[in-house]
Amino acid sequence: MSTPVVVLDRGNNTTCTINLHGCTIVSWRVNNQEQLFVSKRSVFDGKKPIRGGIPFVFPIFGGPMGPGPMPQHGFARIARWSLEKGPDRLHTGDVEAIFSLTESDMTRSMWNCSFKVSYRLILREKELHMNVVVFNPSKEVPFSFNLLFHTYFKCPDVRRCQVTGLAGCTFIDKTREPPNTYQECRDVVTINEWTDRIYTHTPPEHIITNVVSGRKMRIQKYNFPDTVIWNPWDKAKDIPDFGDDEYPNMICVESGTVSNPATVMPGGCFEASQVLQVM
Ligand SMILES: O=P(O)(O)OC[C@H]1O[C@@H](O)[C@H](O)[C@@H](O)[C@@H]1O
Repeated sequence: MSTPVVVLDRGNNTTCTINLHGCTIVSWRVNNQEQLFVSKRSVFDGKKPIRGGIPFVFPIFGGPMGPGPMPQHGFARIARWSLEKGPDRLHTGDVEAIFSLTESDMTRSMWNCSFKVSYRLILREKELHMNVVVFNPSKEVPFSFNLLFHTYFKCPDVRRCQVTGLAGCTFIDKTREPPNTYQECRDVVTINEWTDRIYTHTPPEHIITNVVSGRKMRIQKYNFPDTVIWNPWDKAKDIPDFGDDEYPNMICVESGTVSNPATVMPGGCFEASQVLQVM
């Protein structure tokens, strides 16, 4: 069963398509150029996470903590979200939509918390603005969570991409067994092998070179302390919904709060944003 999509259309072949399954951004086109990678093997069955685009990771990042049915990277990317508002055209010509996810029997069976996530997207001429608010409606109980925009950028050859803004940052290398912590000594990060790293306390801006059409992509983030860099390389063959030969065409640079969970007090909220800009 395929789930409905919402399309933000700014004109001039600039669009953003959101699948309500996981509120996954499955396409972002700027002047008809697709900016996001979605695997040709991705399954759209309304059950599995969509492989590519921008899945919404919440309330855990990585494997489940302790026993229970919580899946890898949490339930938000496999939950059915609601369209709360829009798409509306703003006076600037930009297009806005707001999506939401609140607790349900399904989420409570995995995470016994009352919550509301509000996810606002604004499509600009060359930018995609993503703003998230996590609200805790409880009168007594705080909760903690991870949240991450698992962004798959499309690129002609990942070996030619450079990622700025990581020099000097501490990272957890998840390809090591057990995962180990190092410091990045390169000015720019390049990818030539299986890469799975959580860079912590990263600066608010990264630039990725040589994405679609040889252009650069600017990532700006607010209140997201971490940046995950992931490319499965030859491990792609172990991922059923990822083509064996597709890894050169994607780079995941993911803004989030993952190394330390964020906590929201009763009646309080957490807010964070990411802005993607084609340069
Ligand atoms: O296959 P999934 O669940 O979508 O995860 C993909 C990757 O997501 C990355 O963010 C993680 O750091 C990796 O460890 C993980 O393999």
